[in-house]
Amino acid sequence: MKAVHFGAGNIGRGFVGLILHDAGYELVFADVNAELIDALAASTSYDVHAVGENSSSRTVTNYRALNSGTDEDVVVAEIATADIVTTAVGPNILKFVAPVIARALQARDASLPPLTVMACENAINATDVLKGEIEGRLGDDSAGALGRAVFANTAVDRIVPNQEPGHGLDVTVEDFFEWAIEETPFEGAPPVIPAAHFVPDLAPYIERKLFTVNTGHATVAYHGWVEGATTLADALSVPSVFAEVKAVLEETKALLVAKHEFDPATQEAYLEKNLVRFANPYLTDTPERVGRQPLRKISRHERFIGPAAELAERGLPTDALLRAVAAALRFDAPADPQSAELAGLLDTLTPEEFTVQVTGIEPGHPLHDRLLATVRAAVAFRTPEE
Ligand SMILES: NC(=O)c1ccc[n+]([C@@H]2O[C@H](COP(=O)([O-])OP(=O)(O)OC[C@H]3O[C@@H](n4cnc5c(N)ncnc54)[C@H](O)[C@@H]3O)[C@@H](O)[C@H]2O)c1
Ligand SMILES: O=P(O)(O)OC[C@@H](O)[C@@H](O)[C@H](O)[C@H](O)CO
Repeated sequence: MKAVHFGAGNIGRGFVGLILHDAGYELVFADVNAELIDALAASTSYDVHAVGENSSSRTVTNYRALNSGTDEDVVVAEIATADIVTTAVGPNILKFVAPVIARALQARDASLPPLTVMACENAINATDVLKGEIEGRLGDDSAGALGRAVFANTAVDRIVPNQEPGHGLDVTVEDFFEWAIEETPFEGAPPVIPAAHFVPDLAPYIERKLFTVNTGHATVAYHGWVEGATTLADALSVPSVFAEVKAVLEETKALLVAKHEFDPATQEAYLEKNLVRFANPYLTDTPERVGRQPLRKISRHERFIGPAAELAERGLPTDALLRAVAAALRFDAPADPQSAELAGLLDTLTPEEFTVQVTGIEPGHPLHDRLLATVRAAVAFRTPEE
């Protein structure tokens, strides 16, 4: 069995690669980071150290590494004969890997079993997005080539911070992990991945994950950033930040319970568990990483505006989510290009334009006026009166 994985970064090596290796796949990592790919290609193993209450280490072997930027033809040939292709490159990068997968599907022998395609990104239905990009590249040839693949949406959960400089290829991750994969596309023959959890309907899983783990995580990062915290654990130790995160998670809990009929006590236990995960004393994570790409994070179907819009439509409270958005609008990490872009948009667009263009919330939506007030306050904060 062979799996090609795009994105040999934190989650690629520390989660997807590890799980596919443990499932018995020969791995081919594809990445555009030449230094990383050269290091992987020159090695025969790396270790994944899971830290927390149940620490353990695993060694990943039986992999190869290819530069998908410079060796696209070789990557295409590998995918054409693979069983699985996965991505963990970031939702905005899917459009760049899609052409490579499209070419591989055109080259794939129709007698082979279909290629399983799964985007392991933090986004609702990321695989559908990838499929749409592939379809766009295939054009008139799409029906035949798409028929050589099975596309399944997934929800992946494991906190993998940026690794310390000089850490090499080894990855330190939290001990918890969860991988939920929708099972219906496989028509009764899912791929062999014993550690994954195949579910009939992914929506409750991905929304519970994105609107609890990622909404809470980003809330710690943005309020923590405003407080000057340099680690997630430090941020969460600030009482006001902890109170904001708890309040945000109570709001998203109300949505998840109402929409997916989760048991309130079970959801409360889930959010409490996440508060513990965010403060994992064995793992050093930063507001810069967790808050990265603030424009993505405040977009229409993401971790703040997604649940806030649905809560507002149901007449339920969104105050803490809007305070988290207010904190996100103050995120100005120097190494994050979207921080500068965010500041530029706040300075050049009117608050009305910013609200519609960046968050996708139109006038007339029940969230609109309070969100607009949040944006106006952020603009006023940036331009104090003389
Ligand atoms: N780190 C986590 O805790 C975590 C957990 C769950 C999901 N995720 C999701 O996984 C994805 C990756 O996150 P990460 O933390 O591993 O980021 P990362 O930056 O560590 O890794 C991303 C990798 O993708 C590579 N890449 C960029 N463009 C590429 C291209 N065109 N082709 C091939 N490779 C390319 C980069 O060089 C990098 O090695 C994101 O969608 C993220 O939301 C991350
Ligand atoms: O990867 P992002 O930028 O969507 O979100 C940052 C973190 O919240 C995220 O990477 C978490 O660590 C991860 O989603 C945990 O499963």
